[in-house]
Amino acid sequence: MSDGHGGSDESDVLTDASDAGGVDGAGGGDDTGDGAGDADGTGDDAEDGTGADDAEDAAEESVSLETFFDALQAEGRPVATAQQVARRLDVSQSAARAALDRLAANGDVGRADVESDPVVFYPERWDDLATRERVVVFPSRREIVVDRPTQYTRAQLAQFAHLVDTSGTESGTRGYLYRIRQEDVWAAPFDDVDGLLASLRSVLPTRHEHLEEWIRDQWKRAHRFRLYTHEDGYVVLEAASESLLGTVAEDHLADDSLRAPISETEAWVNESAIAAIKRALYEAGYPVEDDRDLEEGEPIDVDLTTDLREYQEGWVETFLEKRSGVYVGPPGSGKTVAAIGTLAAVGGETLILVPSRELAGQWETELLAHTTLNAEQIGQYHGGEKAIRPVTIATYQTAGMDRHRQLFDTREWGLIVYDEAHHIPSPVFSRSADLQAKHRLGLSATPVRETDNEDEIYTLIGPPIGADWDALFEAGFVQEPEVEIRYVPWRDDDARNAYVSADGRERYRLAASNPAKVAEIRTLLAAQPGRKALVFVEYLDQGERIAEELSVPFISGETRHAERSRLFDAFREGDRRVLVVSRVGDEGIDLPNAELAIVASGLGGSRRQGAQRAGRTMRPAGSALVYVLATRGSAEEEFAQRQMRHLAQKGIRVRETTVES
Ligand SMILES: Nc1ncnc2c1ncn2[C@@H]1O[C@H](COP(=O)(O)OP(=O)(O)OP(=O)(O)O)[C@@H](O)[C@H]1O
Repeated sequence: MSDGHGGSDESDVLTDASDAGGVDGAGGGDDTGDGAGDADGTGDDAEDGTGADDAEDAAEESVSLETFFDALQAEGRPVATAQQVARRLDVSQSAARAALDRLAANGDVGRADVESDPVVFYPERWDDLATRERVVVFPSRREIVVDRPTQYTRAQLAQFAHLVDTSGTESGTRGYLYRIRQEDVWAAPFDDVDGLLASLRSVLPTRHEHLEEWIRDQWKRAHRFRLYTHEDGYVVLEAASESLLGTVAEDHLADDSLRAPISETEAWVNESAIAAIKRALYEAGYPVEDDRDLEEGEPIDVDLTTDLREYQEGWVETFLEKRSGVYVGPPGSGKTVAAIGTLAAVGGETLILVPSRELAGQWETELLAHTTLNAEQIGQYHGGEKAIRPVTIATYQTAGMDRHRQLFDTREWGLIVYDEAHHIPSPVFSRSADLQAKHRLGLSATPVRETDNEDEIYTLIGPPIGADWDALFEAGFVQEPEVEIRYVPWRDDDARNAYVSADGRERYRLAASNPAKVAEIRTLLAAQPGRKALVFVEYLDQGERIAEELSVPFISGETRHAERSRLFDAFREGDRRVLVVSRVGDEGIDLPNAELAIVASGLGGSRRQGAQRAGRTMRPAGSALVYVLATRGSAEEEFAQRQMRHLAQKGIRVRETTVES
């Protein structure tokens, strides 16, 4: 990720400044304190000329159970004296005392007379406080922690902040940690920075000048360079000032990027360098606005026959506005259908790139199911079949080969769709650089990678759209899976000793294929009779052994295409309940009815893999359960936790259980 990259010098200065100002995030309580004085309607007319008694009455009335909670929250303590409440709510002490006595008489508030100290008050029902939203800001870290955020708050935050983590506790409270990164500000969907700041202020308890200043600065950065199509047809790079074009462009762009200046702030661009220019300026901290006229492609006659869901409509709208982007949603969240909706909205010839032949087939089926397109308008282009039609579905593998360059050139594609965008092989990436003049849509369930290709995806394809997974779970379209890490002991001392004395990859393999996992898989399957289950493995021999012990098929990269399809079909139809699957099953193959996933090994892999596996069961139908088996006392424990953290960051709750020997 690009948190600290390139040209963030100015923001660093700001960070230091706010640190020096003593607003350090470490003392969280301090930050909250500021916010709570603003309890509504308190004590406003105390000095009105209508008589002291009236004023006193009004002040007294303004102290309600609700505002008492505000005062406690502001104090950061479970009890408060009348004096503290009075100060927080800006009323006289006698009014506060009278109101609290009244609340105590109603039974809403309890009181304790502490010897030689003033009376303290506390709420009788803490639950009421526990269900309230609480927002804490750490301005210097640009972090916002929200307890029990409302739907409104989450929707606002999702527009300009990144959900880093959610933590569940036994009592069911949930803290959401958001961070505002530069790229979040750059990609925020507002017409101007004031819109963004209004949204920010609507969720934060108080104004944070440094934070706002930093956001303004980032916003400015994102609006300093612009590419547009000149009326004579060539592309122009425009900078906000002469010196910017001079210094930033000169320092960061390759010599042949700009052909010639056409004014003090504009230069004629070498079209073959456009992708490189965008990437270089992004890395320098100046994302480029791309206002070029995009090729629409030959128009196609297509209508949607399925109604998009509201959030899908939102994705498509954002896409059309930005003309490029990546739909980021968990498996089953309707990215494919939203992409088909986008295709219909763009209405131009479309090239869809997918990682496997199976997916090409599924795309064709989905296109036929959700649009008025007929089979003659859709072509598949891969090892098995090579038809270029108005809507063409090709595999990355074929599209990446030099001898298939014609695929990109024979038609005026108006839209290019990259399915499983985190999977794009580099030859296709470099070819995509030549395709900058099209609408580009990526789809990804898991944009996080161990390598930092995320930037590459977002600069070459477009900004993420729809990354607020939690809201999706809440809307009920995707089921939040239960994820459980089960720590399985070694079968016996011999197995443990073999692990301890091995090293490197062998050690990792021993932990992964701990034979005790087989018994655990059996137990889990037996506990969920009738549920369709996929068991994922890393090693072929382990897969074979588990399959043999359970008397079920094992599907790996070595399984022939036809056989694989046959088994998957049987699984879909419900004729098979359990399949053991090696890595091939991770992506690109649709297993719609999996209700239970058991990850037996593969924990050394990337976070992306963890999310894909867990994601396999995040389907709208059936209940969703994911078990991750990790060998106790091995490096797998840590791997499991790391992978699952990724899920936790997406708002998914993870449980841990230790299996007894
Ligand atoms: N607007 C809609 N109306 C009705 N059904 C929908 C709609 N959107 C999606 N679905 C259905 O929900 C399921 C999942 O949708 P889709 O395949 O688009 O998800 P996805 O995010 O692309 O999943 P994956 O990442 O696994 O490919 C499909 O069965 C699809 O037909």
